[in-house]
Amino acid sequence: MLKLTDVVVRYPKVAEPALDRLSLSFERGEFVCVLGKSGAGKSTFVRTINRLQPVSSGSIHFEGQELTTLSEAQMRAVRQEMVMIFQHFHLIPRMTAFQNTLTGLFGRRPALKNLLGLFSKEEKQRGRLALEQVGLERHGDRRVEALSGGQKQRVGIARALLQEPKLLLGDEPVASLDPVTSRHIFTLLRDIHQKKELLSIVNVHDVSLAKEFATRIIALKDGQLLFDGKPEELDEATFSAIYQ
Ligand SMILES: Nc1ncnc2c1ncn2[C@@H]1O[C@H](COP(=O)(O)OP(=O)(O)OP(=O)(O)O)[C@@H](O)[C@H]1O
Repeated sequence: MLKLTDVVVRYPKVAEPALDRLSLSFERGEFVCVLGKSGAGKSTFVRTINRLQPVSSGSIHFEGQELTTLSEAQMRAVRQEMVMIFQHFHLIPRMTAFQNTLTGLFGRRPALKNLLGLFSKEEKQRGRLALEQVGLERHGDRRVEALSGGQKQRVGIARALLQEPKLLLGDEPVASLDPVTSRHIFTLLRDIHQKKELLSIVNVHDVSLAKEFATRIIALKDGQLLFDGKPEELDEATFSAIYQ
């Protein structure tokens, strides 16, 4: 479903590549957690997949399509199939949870309708259902600036649900949340992942979350692949190598 071949990413004026000849394949249904110490390249990795970060060389195939050579307009269409959940939520603070959720539909609708905030009965119903799925049915009318961090991330997930993606990317989605809330968010992500049969690739600092929720763990070090395997294969020696 997703295949990276010899992907190199360099930032301007930085000698060492942030991603160094990464080759990886992923299939639908995998819940992949990406580990690595700070600066290892985790964020660059997930941002490269949806081309928020351009590649310096190498190729990325998604559903049989080579992404690195697509125009921005073509890429916008591909991004309908991909969704990103962010550490800092990327919501519109003054809008309600319901309004933020409905923005998940924007990519598939005419810009003018989005601008005017015109939604059909069916679209609104889908928005309410998405909020219900993340447990926020009673908070739809609240502005997101008044919600807790965990609730904000649930709105982020409801918005992602409306987009109906095939690929879910997470760039440290629980880094701003306490351990209990983090676990709730991961549980929710896994439920949705399974129900919708997604490919999910999520960066996470907390190794215990990765071990509990991932079907596959990859670890990066200095932009290179250090480990790729099942959670139970991540032993002490590998753990030390990742974080030393
Ligand atoms: N915009 C940028 N300009 C220059 N260098 C960058 C930029 N963004 C990241 N880097 C560098 O690329 C490397 C990988 O960074 P990246 O943010 O992908 O790591 P990370 O594993 O996500 O780290 P963290 O866990 O701290 O978020 C680091 O050396 C970082 O300093």
